[in-house]
Amino acid sequence: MLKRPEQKYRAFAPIPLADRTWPDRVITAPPVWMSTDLRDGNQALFEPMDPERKLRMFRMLTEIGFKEIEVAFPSASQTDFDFVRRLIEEDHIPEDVTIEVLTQSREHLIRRTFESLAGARRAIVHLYNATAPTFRRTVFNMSKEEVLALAVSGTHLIRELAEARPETEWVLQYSPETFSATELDYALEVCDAVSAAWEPTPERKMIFNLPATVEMATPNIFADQVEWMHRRLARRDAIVLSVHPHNDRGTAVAASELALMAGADRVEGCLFGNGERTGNVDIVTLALNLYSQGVHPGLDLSDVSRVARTVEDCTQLPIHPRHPYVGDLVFTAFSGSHQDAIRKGMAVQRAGEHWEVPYLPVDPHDLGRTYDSIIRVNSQSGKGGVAYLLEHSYGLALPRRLQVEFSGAVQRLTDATGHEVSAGDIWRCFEAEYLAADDPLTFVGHHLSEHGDQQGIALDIRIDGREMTLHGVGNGPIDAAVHALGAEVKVLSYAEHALSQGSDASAVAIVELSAEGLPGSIHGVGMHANIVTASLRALVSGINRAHARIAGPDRRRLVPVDPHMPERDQAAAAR
Ligand SMILES: CC(=O)SCCNC(=O)CCNC(=O)[C@H](O)C(C)(C)COP(=O)(O)OP(=O)(O)OC[C@H]1O[C@@H](n2cnc3c(N)ncnc32)[C@H](O)[C@@H]1OP(=O)(O)O
Ligand SMILES: CC(C)C(=O)C(=O)O
Repeated sequence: MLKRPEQKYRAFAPIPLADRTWPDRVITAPPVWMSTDLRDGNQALFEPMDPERKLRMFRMLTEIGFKEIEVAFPSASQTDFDFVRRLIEEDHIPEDVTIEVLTQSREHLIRRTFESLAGARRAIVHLYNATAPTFRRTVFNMSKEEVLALAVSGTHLIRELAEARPETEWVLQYSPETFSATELDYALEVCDAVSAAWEPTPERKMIFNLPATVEMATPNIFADQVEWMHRRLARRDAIVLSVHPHNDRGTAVAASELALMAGADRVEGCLFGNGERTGNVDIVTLALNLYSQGVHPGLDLSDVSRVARTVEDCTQLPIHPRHPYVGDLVFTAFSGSHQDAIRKGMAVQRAGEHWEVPYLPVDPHDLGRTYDSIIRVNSQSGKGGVAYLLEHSYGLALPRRLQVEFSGAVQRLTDATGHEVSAGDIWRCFEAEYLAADDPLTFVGHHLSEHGDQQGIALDIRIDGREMTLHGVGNGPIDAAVHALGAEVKVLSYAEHALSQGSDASAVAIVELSAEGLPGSIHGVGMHANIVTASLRALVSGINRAHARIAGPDRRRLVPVDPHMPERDQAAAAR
C-alpha cells in the first residue's frame, strides 16, 4: 500500500444540496423490486446459469413475489435470446410479472432485442449507455453531445419498434451508466433528453434507473445525488425513479435505503448480493431490514433457507455463514452473556407482542428458521447456553445453581476439545456427570410403607458388588432413604418436573445436598417414569458425587454403609 494514498486517490466531492430532506424521512412502504439475478447476477458468474437453472431461478423469483425481473441481455448471446423466447413461448411468465431485458444503444442490438420479445404481454426494454467522464473519454471517445445523442437515438429506435408492435405493452427504462460518477447536471440533461424523446405520461410511465455501477462514495453522497435528480427531473410524475447500487465499498444496502429516503421508488438488485465484483445490492437484506422495522417488504421470505439453497445451486456460489438473516450462524450465539440474554428474552417473549429478544433483530421463526441453532456452545459459552440446549433439546430444565455447577463440567469438555459441543455432547456429559454417578452406591429398588404420619422405606442398594436392603423412616421418601443409608447429608432443595423429550424416562428429580467437608453444595439427578424412584436415584447420585469430592474421615460419614456388616446391623446402625 502507498504511504501517501492521497497522491493516487481522492475524496468524492460533496453534493451541493444544503436543503437535503432525506435525513428526516422514514421508509414506510416497500419500493418496487426488480431482480437482476438473471442478468447482472448471471453475467458475473464463473459459469453463467444454463437454461434449466435460469428457469428454476425465474420460477423462484416469481414465487417470492418479484413483479419485475430482468431475464437476459438477449442480443448478447444465443443462450440469452433463447431463454427469453422460451419464457414467452412456453408461457412461463405469470400474468402480473413483467420481464425486462437489457440492450446497449446500438441499432442491431436493439432490433435483435425486439425480436426476442415477440409475443410478450408486457416488457421493459432497458437501454443503457455510459455517461461518466472516463467512459466518454476512454470507452466511447465521444463528446458530451455525442453521448447524449447516442441515448436519444436508441430511444427513438425503441419507440419506433414499440409503436410497430402495439400487441405488447412496452415500458422504456434508461440507465445513465455509472451515474454515481457522472456530473449531475449532465446526467439530468441526458435523462431529460431521453424522456423528451419517449414522452412518458403518468398513465404510461417510463423508468429512469440511476446505477451506482461502481460505488464511489459514502451512502449519504449517493442519497444526495438521488434527491438532487428526484427534485429536478422533467416529467417527474411520469417517471419511476429507480436505483441500481453495487457494493464496491460494502455499503450498497445503506446506499439503497438512503436512496429510498431520498425519493427513489424502485430498487434493482440480486438475491444475497450476487453480481459484478462485490455484487449488486442484496435485495433479501434490504427486504428483511424493512420487515424488521414493521414494513412488509412485499416479498415472501418465510422460507429464506430454501431460497438460499436454490440460489447457491443456481449460481454455484456459497453464501457466507454470517450473511445477514440467512447465514448459517446469524441466529446463533456462542458467547455466554449473549446466550443468557437470548434465553431470558425468549422466556418472556409473548406471541402478539412486539419482538424484544436481545441480540435477535427478527424472530428466526418468521423466516422459517428454527431456534435449534440459536445457541451453540464452545469455550466462550456460559451456563445459559448449556441450560438452553438441555431444555430445548431434551426438555430438561436445570435449577440455577445446578446450571452453574454443570457448566463447569461443560467448560472442562470444551477446554479439552477446543471445539464447539453439540446438544448431544452436552446431554452425554450430563449423563456421565449425574445419571451415571453410581459409585459406591447403586440404587436397585425400594418399597414404601406408612408409619403413622411418617414414611417408611426398604431401600435396596448395591455397594461393592453386594446387594442389601436398608430400612429407614422419615417425613418423606428422601428423608426416609437418608436415614436408611445413615448418610450425614442435608437436603437443601428438591425439584422435579416431567420430561417431554429426549429420554425414555418421563420425570426428572434433582436434589441439592450439603455435607461436612464439602465446600458449598452439590447436586444429584435421577430420572425414572416413577417420580419417587427418580427422587431416590437423585439422592443416591448426589451422595456418590459428594463422596467423590470429600476426602478423609468426612467421607465415611457420607456413606457409612459397610458391605461386610450383616444387614440387621446395618439397619440398626442407620436407626
Ligand atoms: C454495467 C453493466 O453491467 S452493462 C452490461 C454489461 N453486460 C455485458 O456486456 C454482457 C453482454 N455483452 C456482450 O455480450 C457484448 O459486449 C455485446 C454483444 C453486447 C457487444 O459485443 P461487441 O459488439 O463485440 O462489443 P464489445 O463487447 O467489445 O463492447 C465494446 C463496444 O461496445 C460499445 N458500447 C459499450 N456500451 C455501449 C452502449 N451502451 N451503447 C453503445 N455502445 C456501447 C463500446 O464503445 C465498444 O465499441 P467499439 O468496439 O466500437 O469500441
Ligand atoms: C446496465 C446498468 C444498469 C448496470 O448494470 C450498471 O450500471 O451496473
